Amino acid sequence: MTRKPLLAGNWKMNLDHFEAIALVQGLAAELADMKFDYSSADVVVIPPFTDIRSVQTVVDSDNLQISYGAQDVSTHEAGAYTGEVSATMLSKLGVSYIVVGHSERREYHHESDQLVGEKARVALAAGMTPIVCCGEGLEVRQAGEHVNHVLSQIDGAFEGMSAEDVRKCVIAYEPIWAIGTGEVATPEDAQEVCAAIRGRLVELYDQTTADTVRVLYGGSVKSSNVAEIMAKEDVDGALVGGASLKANEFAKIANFNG
Ligand SMILES: O=C(CO)COP(=O)(O)O
Repeated sequence: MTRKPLLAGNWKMNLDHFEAIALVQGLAAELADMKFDYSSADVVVIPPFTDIRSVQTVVDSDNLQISYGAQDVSTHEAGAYTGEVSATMLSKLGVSYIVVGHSERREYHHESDQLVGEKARVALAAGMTPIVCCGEGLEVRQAGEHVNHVLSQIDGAFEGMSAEDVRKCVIAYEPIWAIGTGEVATPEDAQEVCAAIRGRLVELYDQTTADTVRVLYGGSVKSSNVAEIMAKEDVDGALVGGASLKANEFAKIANFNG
């Protein structure tokens, strides 16, 4: 079973739409210079909502093979939900991926596993790929409970979802203590949890489902550490924060095999 690597840059709340255009053009140019083979990995940028239309314009007009995503989605279809953005609106802009349940949204917006699951379903229903995030905080890791913690997040987010739908999802394991701290998990730490997630998919669904779903690692990924993390059997890609804001650095991450 070969799963195509996925390297996704989560820009978080950074870059206005002009800066977004420059970064996407810069990324495409860097990848072209490296003679990057787009059949070797999926390259995705995940800008703030306000940048998406501009990113779409660059991708379409320059015929780029870079895909783009959104960092969140409303569970509602339309109506009186001030400040929310619907899946239909995003799909209309050519969005392919939607990050759901990032630890920053779980922490600052009190998102539960159940809500994360609902957002994943809404993304799927609109034809987009949810990137379902999970990951433990430092105390949980120190107590040795990280695998149990992450598996309970997976159980909660995927409750009631069919195998057919789960196969269309991506899962991102992002230990909170490794996000933005410069403290990257070891490749073995990443492998341990990514393998446990895949094992849970076998239990909840079946081997084919588990073999199909891409499981990413996220947390202080850089061009200098991506290759050793990607070498692990159950790690199928990376969700990159800070290092995705520089064209050359993110291009090197995408080209980890080059
Ligand atoms: O949260 C992350 C990506 O979603 C990881 O962020 P950093 O790569 O900046 O640690």
